[in-house]
Amino acid sequence: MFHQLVVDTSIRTRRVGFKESVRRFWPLTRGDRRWIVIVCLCAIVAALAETAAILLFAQLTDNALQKGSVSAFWGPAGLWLAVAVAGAIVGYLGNSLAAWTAERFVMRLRARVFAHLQKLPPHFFQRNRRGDLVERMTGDVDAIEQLVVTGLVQAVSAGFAVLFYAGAALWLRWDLALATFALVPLFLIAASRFTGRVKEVSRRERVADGAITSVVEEGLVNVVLTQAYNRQRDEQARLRREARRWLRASVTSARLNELYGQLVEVLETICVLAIIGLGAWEISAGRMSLGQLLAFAAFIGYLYPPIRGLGQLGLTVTEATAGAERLLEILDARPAVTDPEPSDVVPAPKRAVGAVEACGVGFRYPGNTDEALHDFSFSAVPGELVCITGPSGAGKSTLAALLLRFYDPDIGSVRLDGIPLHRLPLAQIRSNITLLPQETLVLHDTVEENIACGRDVTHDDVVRAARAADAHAFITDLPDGYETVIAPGTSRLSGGQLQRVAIARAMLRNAPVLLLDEPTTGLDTLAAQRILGPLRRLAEGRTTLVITHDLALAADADRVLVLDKGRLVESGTHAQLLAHHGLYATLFHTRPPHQNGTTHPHDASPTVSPLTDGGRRAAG
Ligand SMILES: Nc1ncnc2c1ncn2[C@@H]1O[C@H](COP(=O)(O)OP(=O)(O)OP(=O)(O)O)[C@@H](O)[C@H]1O
Repeated sequence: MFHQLVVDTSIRTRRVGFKESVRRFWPLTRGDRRWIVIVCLCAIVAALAETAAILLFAQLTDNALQKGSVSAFWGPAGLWLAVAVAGAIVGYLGNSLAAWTAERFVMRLRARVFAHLQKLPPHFFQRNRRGDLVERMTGDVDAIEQLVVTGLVQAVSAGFAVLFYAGAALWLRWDLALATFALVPLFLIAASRFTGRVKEVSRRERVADGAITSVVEEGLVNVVLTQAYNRQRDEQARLRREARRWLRASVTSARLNELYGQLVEVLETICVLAIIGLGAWEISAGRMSLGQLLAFAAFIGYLYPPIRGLGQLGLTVTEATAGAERLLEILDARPAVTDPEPSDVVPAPKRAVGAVEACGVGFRYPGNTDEALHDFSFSAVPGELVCITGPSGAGKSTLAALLLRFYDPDIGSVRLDGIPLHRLPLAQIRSNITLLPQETLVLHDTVEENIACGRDVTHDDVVRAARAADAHAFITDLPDGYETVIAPGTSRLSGGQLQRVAIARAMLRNAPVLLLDEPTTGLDTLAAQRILGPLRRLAEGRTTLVITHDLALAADADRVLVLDKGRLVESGTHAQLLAHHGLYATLFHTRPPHQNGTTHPHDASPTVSPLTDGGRRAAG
């Protein structure tokens, strides 16, 4: 059903600046802001402790070391130790709290993006590679954390460290300090020179990361096909191509960071040499003590790491905004449908009766010029089985998507019990319609949980449903019976068995409307036959819509709707449509022989149809 790969523009890409990134993600720190403030305070106290330690060191040099006085040692030494211990405790608490806050932010951001992804319409996932989306959910989410929480804490910490060390250096010798500060702009120029380049490279690196995850993910999903078609080399070449792109970006990024680091070190050396030169001159002129010079040199030395840190932070932030761009692209993708405003909701019983109706529906997919459905109307009531058929691309799956309200029609309306779907809560619509897709949804869990699917039911309920779906026997043959764990892509169960698990799940769900999407496709004749009985029981008393190319199923329907190019071209019973000699008759006579258990086109008639069950018609 929702399987077409639509070649179209992928997620909207737009450049996002630093301010916008922070503005969009800062609200996610709500609830943790007081912790962020405490972390910043800890960082400030740690910088203060460092400043006090250096001043105490100067005092020790001048009073204890130079004068050789042991009595002058104890006071400042004790104080220094106390300051160091206090600094260590505050540093430990602050850093631990920072890690906790940062991880909570990551958790919250990931949950938010994931929740948003789950609201997006099917075409979004057809147009974007899964691997790339996974990369955004992991790598890019981490990058944003660097921007918002860690970045902020580092900026505050480095900012205050610079302030304290510079203040202390000025206090010791303002003239020397100013002479050294004159070199600071060199650091800023170096940082700004690198920023633009780093952003571009980071953007390329993140895109390449996404592409690699996509190739690996697709390779794993299609591994059987790859082996069957001997495509291993092609797949490896695909990975190599993406990996090369990543390598280039990644090496360039590392090279730029390294170049920046080395440049800053040379600048630092220039500054230190300048201080030693000036200091030697000052000491020889008797204007400065050795303790003062050492403390001064220490302050200037301590000043560089935070200044360098601020520059580096600029680069980190730049890299992070590339990640922010990619996450905002997801967050800005709008869901095709949303829940109605409470005032627009039409009150209706939780469980609908099940009458389904489409009135003059017209619909075109976002970005498409052609209508997928045009002026389409039909209705079905409980107990009725309506088969929807037609050539490929006729609009059958689109109708299913509209019934489940993945999209709203552009014109006309789709109704459940006479209420337009856009006036019912989404959860209510979907709890009243059971979709049985071609590929069974498998949860990585026990068979029992796969049938219960989160519903509050007893083991007996599950067994009853499994029996009705003809699944009990093969489930009890599994090594751990109902407790056997199965996973998506499992080979423990065949396609037909999985379909029966899905039917058992649908039995428990007990929704009044049943939407079957090609229920027999992919199954061999025998497997297809085996699910017909359970399907028949499932359809009993419900409004059943079957989307199918398998006209053996159509033969059994109360009514067949034939779609072509988005229009309803024929409607009637199998016999009426055959007699009409229109599109249905052509499709019927040109279908492959032996299709899903029917022997010859002309053998099929309403009396030998596979889904026919007198009891089921009682309500129809
Ligand atoms: N996500 C999408 N984005 C854009 N166009 C789409 C999308 N899905 C389907 N279409 C287009 O809408 C039209 C109807 O498609 P639909 O999938 O409903 O046909 P179908 O009858 O179910 O086909 P099939 O039997 O092959 O599954 C087609 O022209 C198709 O290309």
